[in-house]
Amino acid sequence: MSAPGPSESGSTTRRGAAFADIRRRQQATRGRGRRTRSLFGMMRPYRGRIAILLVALLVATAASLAPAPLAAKAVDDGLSKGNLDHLTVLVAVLLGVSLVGLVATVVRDRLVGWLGARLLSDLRERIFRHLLQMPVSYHERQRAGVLVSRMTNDVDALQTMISSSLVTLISSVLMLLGSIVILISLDLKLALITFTTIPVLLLGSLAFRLASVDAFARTRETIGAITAHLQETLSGVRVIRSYGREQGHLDRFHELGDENRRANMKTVYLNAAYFPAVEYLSTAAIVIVLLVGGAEAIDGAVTIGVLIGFVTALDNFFGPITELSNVYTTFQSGMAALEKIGALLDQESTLTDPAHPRELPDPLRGELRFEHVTFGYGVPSRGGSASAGGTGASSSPIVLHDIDLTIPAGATVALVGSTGAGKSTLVKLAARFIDPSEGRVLLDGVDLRDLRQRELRSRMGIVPQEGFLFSGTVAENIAFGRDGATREDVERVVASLGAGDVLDQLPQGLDTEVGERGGSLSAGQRQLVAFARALIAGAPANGDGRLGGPSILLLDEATANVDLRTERRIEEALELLLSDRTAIVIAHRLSTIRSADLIAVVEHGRICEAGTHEELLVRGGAYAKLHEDWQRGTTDAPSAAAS
Ligand SMILES: Nc1ncnc2c1ncn2[C@@H]1O[C@H](COP(=O)(O)OP(=O)(O)OP(=O)(O)O)[C@@H](O)[C@H]1O
Repeated sequence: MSAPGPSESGSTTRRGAAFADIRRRQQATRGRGRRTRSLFGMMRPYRGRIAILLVALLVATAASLAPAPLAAKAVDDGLSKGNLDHLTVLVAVLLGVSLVGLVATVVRDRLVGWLGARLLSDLRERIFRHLLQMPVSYHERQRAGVLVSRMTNDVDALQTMISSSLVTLISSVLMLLGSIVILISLDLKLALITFTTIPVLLLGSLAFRLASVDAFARTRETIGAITAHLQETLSGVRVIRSYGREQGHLDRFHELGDENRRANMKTVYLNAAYFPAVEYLSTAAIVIVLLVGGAEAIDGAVTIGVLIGFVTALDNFFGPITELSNVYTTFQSGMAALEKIGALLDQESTLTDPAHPRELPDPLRGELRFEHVTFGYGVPSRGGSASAGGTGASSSPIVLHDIDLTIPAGATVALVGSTGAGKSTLVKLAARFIDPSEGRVLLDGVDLRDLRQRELRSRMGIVPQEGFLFSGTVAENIAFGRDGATREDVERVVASLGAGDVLDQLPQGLDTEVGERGGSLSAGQRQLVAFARALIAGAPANGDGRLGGPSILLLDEATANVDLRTERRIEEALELLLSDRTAIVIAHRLSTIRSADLIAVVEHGRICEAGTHEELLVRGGAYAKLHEDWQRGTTDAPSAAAS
């Protein structure tokens, strides 16, 4: 046996690749059964209405099928025999049937519209709830615009599919089956001639389906990319302007638009080839039936009535086929959207509450302990749960190595160290935004993983460096810190922070609108609002003069430059915020660092030194070196050091 020549083996490989591609496309359409079932699962609460809808659909379809056999009867029994009574009765029946059909169609369309709108709002809510319960690390990785696109573009495509395509699909299939029965009962020979088109139609639609599946999926993806780019551009418009990068963003938008257009055009070309072909086939079949049927009618083998009825019924046979092809486009888009939404909902949270959560000790002392904690983004945590976040692509994914650190109840630990050392990661672990890959984080001796996340966080005040404010008033943003916080609570917290005079200067005081992301407040004002929001979290202040607030405070000090007076306010507010509670501060102010009960120097994911300011200076190690740099102003760590 001779070995295949290069061109022969090349064509075999190409053929193999082509078959593999067809298999892949077929599989791409296959997983849809599960998705469709989950969509039907969502319809379960509306069973009653769906049952009425199905009855209306059946009645409307039957009413559309009735004219063909009735016309055959009217011609053969009424017209041909000159029986006017018979003809009148048949015409009256026809009128009655079409009236019933009209009512059924109105009911059908109303119910399907109602169901589409209801299902889609349910689905939007489900996606929203899902996104809210996904861990913070998930949102750090995801592009918000793509998620927005799932909620808008994809949900819209699905709505179109449900409210128009699904009904057309069901009624067309019913119509097709009904007309097959009618055609056979009218004339078997003509019916068989008509059915020879079925294999051709089936093969054509299979080819269309395989050819278009990628294009439809690509359209959904590119729409997502466009929304993501738009969202990112709008969020970063200041940076774009500052660096004059408008053209770059415009070019990228153009590129993405082109990709979307190309994917779209592919579906357009396929549609343009497929639909006229179906039309042509139906016309050809009618012509053949007329030819054969006409010859039979001339020979007297069939009656004129049967021939007229048959040609009318042919319309009911090919009409649904054309309609099915027409809805195929929206159906494909809808299914591609369902696929994307399903994949989003399938992603499970890696941070779940335990089946049997433990209660926090009451009263909570607030001792936080890191016990042999090792962590890497993308490294599975204890118990084999999926990645704790991150890409995991790094060659050295371990970010924290065997951390042992105890923060006694009520103490403040200041974390210092160079950028990327792992300080924020430590804070994320304390809030259980991520789980350790090895080791434990304990609060009053209880592993954080044994607690309900909601209960844990209700005891915490968390102040990120860029405290995100929501559009609304200053007071509303502060009250956000605790469910049920009243106006009095807000005012008390602002007064106890000593922030009253700074916030009162705002045009409407606490009722000033902060704008999107707090854009109409200054950086210092935003910080004070973020402090007040953290202080209002946890227990409300009680009447004996003790300040309420969270038992644990996690704070990433902002480095924004503010005027001296606001800076003093912030320092005083901080002092108050930190007193009497356990706190981890990623410290940038020398004043905070100096007054901390414990300073931990983090370098390359390890705590290389820990002690008080004085102890560490005397030791003359890493901290002393950092301090020297700060004094000389060669590093930017405590920006307020100079002031
Ligand atoms: N979501 C993430 N996915 C993957 N890697 C991450 C993620 N967040 C942080 N890292 C990496 O983990 C390491 C520690 O980051 P971390 O944010 O804890 O440092 P940091 O000490 O707080 O730095 P900075 O002072 O600059 O805020 C860095 O190398 C960083 O690139």
